[in-house]
Amino acid sequence: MASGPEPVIEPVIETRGLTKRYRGGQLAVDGLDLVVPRGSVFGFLGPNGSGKTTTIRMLMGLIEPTSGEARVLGEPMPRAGGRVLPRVGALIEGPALYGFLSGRDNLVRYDAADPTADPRTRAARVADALDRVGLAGAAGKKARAYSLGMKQRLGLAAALLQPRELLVLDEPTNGLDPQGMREIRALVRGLAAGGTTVFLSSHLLDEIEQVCSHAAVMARGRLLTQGTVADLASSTRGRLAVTTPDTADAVRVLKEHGVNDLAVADDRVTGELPTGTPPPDLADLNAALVRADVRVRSFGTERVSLEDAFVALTGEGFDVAG
Ligand SMILES: Nc1ncnc2c1ncn2[C@@H]1O[C@H](COP(=O)(O)OP(=O)(O)OP(=O)(O)O)[C@@H](O)[C@H]1O
Repeated sequence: MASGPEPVIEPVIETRGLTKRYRGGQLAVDGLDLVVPRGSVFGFLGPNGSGKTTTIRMLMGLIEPTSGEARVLGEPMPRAGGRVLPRVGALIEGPALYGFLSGRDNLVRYDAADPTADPRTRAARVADALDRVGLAGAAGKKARAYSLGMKQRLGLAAALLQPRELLVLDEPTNGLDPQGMREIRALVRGLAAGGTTVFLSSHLLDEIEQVCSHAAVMARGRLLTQGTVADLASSTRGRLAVTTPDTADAVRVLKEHGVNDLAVADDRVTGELPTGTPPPDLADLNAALVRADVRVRSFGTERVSLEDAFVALTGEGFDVAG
């Protein structure tokens, strides 16, 4: 099949050397080069205090960078905020809600504050947004009676009143119970399936693995890595694991073939595959075991999680207590 060169699609978010030093001298974000592809669900991952919120506030034009550039939907921020922000839905640091108003009336207020929103179609827009976040049944309740998860969903509904190219969500599941987290994740997946690019920050690795196609990992204000979630996990190679009743022979053969850091637990032998280019062919290793009369019950590499990748990158655990 003949095909021309791939069209270059402009990233929805792109930063170069983005840096923020707060007045107190704290370097919160340090030379960030971030690229968020259109159509991705992009996880912005890092422990508490790693600079995620500061980055999001710069992207949304809420604070000025100390140096560097940020482009959102192809335009420079904060300069082009007036043109860019109407195309972006944002949920940052929890939604501002009026507790004495119903969920529906909170959205009516949000919609009325948007000069581009046609008042004649307001009721339909509000009903549709409530429906999309699963709050139609609770729309008449006062917002102060909402659970944290419902408040978070109402904030999302506000961001969804207008069609958006990009949604920016700062820790959207923070403080939610497991059911609330599942609901928000399902919502994010649905939005992404509808073509919206979603940029969400999180300090929860499994959350990123569950909903995101891409991720960037931050620590102490610096970007450690970014790419597809699959590539990030596979950049850290899993340990080789062999199950066999002949553990001693397996260890000997694997050692001869350059496998390091071998460990035996019951009938399971694990070890680090030798690094090198090209990497060793697992089929050859398996054949060597069989040739040496090692009876192999199972053979493969252990699954690597994003958490393993993070630990390998930083040399430290992923401290969520922060
Ligand atoms: N207004 C501010 N003035 C001074 N320092 C700040 C300010 N806001 C944040 N910081 C500091 O900048 C660093 C990065 O904070 P930031 O809130 O961006 O991190 P984060 O990854 O979003 O963490 P969290 O999830 O806890 O919000 C932290 O050391 C924080 O103490």
